[in-house]
Amino acid sequence: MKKVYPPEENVLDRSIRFLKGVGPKRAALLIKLGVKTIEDLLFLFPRRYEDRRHITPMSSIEPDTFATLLVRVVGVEKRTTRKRNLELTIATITDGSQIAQALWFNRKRLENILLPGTVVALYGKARKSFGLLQVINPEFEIVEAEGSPEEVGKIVPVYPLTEGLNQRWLRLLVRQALMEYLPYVEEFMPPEILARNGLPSLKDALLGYHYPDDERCWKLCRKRLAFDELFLLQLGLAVKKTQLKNEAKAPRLSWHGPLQRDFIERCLNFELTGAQRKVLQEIADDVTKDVPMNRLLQGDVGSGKTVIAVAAMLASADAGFQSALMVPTEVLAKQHYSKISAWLDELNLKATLLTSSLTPQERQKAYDDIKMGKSNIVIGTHALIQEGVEFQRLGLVVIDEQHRFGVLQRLTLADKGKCPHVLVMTATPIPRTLALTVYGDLSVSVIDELPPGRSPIKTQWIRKSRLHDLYQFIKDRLSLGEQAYWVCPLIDESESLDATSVLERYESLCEEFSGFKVGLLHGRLDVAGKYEAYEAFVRHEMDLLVATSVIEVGVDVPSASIIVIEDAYRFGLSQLHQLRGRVGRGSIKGFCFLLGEAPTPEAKRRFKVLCSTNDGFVIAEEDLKLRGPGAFCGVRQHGITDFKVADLVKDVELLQKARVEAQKLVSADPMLSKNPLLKRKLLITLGEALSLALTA
Ligand SMILES: Nc1ncnc2c1ncn2[C@@H]1O[C@H](COP(=O)(O)OP(=O)(O)OP(=O)(O)O)[C@@H](O)[C@H]1O
Repeated sequence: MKKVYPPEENVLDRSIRFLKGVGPKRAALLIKLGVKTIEDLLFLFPRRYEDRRHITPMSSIEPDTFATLLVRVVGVEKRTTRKRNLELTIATITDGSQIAQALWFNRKRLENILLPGTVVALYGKARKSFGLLQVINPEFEIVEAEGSPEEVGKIVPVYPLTEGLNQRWLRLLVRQALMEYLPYVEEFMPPEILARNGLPSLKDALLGYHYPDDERCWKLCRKRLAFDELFLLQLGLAVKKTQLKNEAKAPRLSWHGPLQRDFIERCLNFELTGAQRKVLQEIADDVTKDVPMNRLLQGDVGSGKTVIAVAAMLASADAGFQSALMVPTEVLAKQHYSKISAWLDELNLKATLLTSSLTPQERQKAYDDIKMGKSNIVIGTHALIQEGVEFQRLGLVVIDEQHRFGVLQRLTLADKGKCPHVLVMTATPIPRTLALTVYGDLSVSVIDELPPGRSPIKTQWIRKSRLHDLYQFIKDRLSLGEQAYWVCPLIDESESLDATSVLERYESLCEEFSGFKVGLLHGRLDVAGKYEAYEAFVRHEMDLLVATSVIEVGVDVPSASIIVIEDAYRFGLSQLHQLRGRVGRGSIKGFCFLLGEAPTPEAKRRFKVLCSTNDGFVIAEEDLKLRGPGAFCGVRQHGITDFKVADLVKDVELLQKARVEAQKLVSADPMLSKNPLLKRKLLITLGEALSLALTA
């Protein structure tokens, strides 16, 4: 009999202990699968399905295949195998055409269930033993005279399991939950969104995703459930964005002010590219309003993002505000500092460097300058977000290489000003899908053009047997006054047996390139040592720099034309692209050599992609496909790409639809007050982060 629940109680929040057959032991096992409530169980989705729609006559069963049989039990006996002391239950079965056996190991009391004459449906793997057909450890179901059989003739879900639970029991439990509780599932999606996107109701989608009639039905149900995941996230982001727009007032910066103009016209010895001008205009449109900018600037390696950042920071200075530039490494902070402070000197402005390797006195001086408003632009690593750093008037924050900082860090830095504009720059282009998902609250600008005169970098994969040809090639180029990087994955030999260490390679290259100046740069040098090596290379006091991947981000030496990446298989695709981007940054043609074996098919694929394209966006999409969104730029930590159904690679189109719908809905109903069920669902799904935005 159906239970009746009081209306105020959310029935689906009830513990799974409310279901028949779930005691404390099984409840504890279900928790391991993330299932605590009835709702969790309804949303525990199959990891695959078994197609049992076709009942196979025994006469046409092929050995070693899975089959569904409908049979009558003739008799059952129990045996203990002598060899391994297993308890064996053997049922003799027939489908009317011939006799076969069903075998189970260590299954208690089967003989009490499989009484002679019982009709059962079996599903399992068949084999032939001495000419006799056998089905081993099949799943079975008693086919009762009245009522339809549960799983015969159906596509049957296969759920994730944990030790101590069996598939059939879990399947029956989910079925029980569907039968009893599906009526309580509330539709939270506005009907017009369902209609516009051709989506089924949530009830139908849940039922059909657990027990699809056919593939078409499954696809449709999957589409609804994936849409929900993508839509709720986009909705959350849209709500937050609207709230930011409404509440916080950011400083209005001046565009085309004297400092910015002087910088572009006097300090730069080149014309901005069309793409750079377009992006600057997009930034101008944002920062001249009092709504805080939240913009992601994507541009391939060497596309000229730094110049954009500086021009934007000068717009801040023109309006009397300070700016902060946060970068991921000290070497990069110093590099930017030396470049930017040279420009600022010309403009009579002050840049301040803030990294964790400053002496206490230096740090205090930097803090004072920042607090008193003496520094116009502060450049630093994560030291910038530490306590003690106080800005007098922070107008703009630029964060380089966003995905190395967490979203949290981004917010902390923004907190240092009243409500500064934020520009996030990334050199590893984030695939569209991921950018929309993870940074859905950011507007996106793209620099899709390289400065003129760059020819594409030529990339080649070579084996170590051809090392001497490579040496010769490099020597020829170095003799022309060019420079080269040689990158190894490890610092010393002890770290691994099969990869060449930077120290070992440095020694052999010093010998090989005795007529040239060879330098060494790795992560274990102290910051001063690292920077010294890097500076010497910039000043061309070094021809060949042997380094670990510390040079990966942002290092900018236009006369470097060759990069050799040894044991390249140890690097990820995006990282290889970043490394390759260290060359070909000026008018000299760049060469990249991927040196060594490709021990796995995946490594081979990476090399192939790199050799065939220089387009960072194509590479990033490919990287996402190869590694999945979790590994790609470590976004998993944000926990928002952990979808159960949606797939960021396959569901791009759906994501875009979900985004459009979410934005439309929020602009019509910013607090979701006309959609209380949706609001509740959103708060449950995205939790704390949104509660303030929606309750304010
Ligand atoms: N419009 C331009 N014309 C010519 N050279 C340019 C132009 N814009 C930038 N450059 C030069 O190109 C090089 C790369 O620029 P920049 O360092 O700003 O690129 P980036 O996008 O920050 O690169 P990465 O992501 O690799 O750090 C620099 O030497 C810079 O001075």
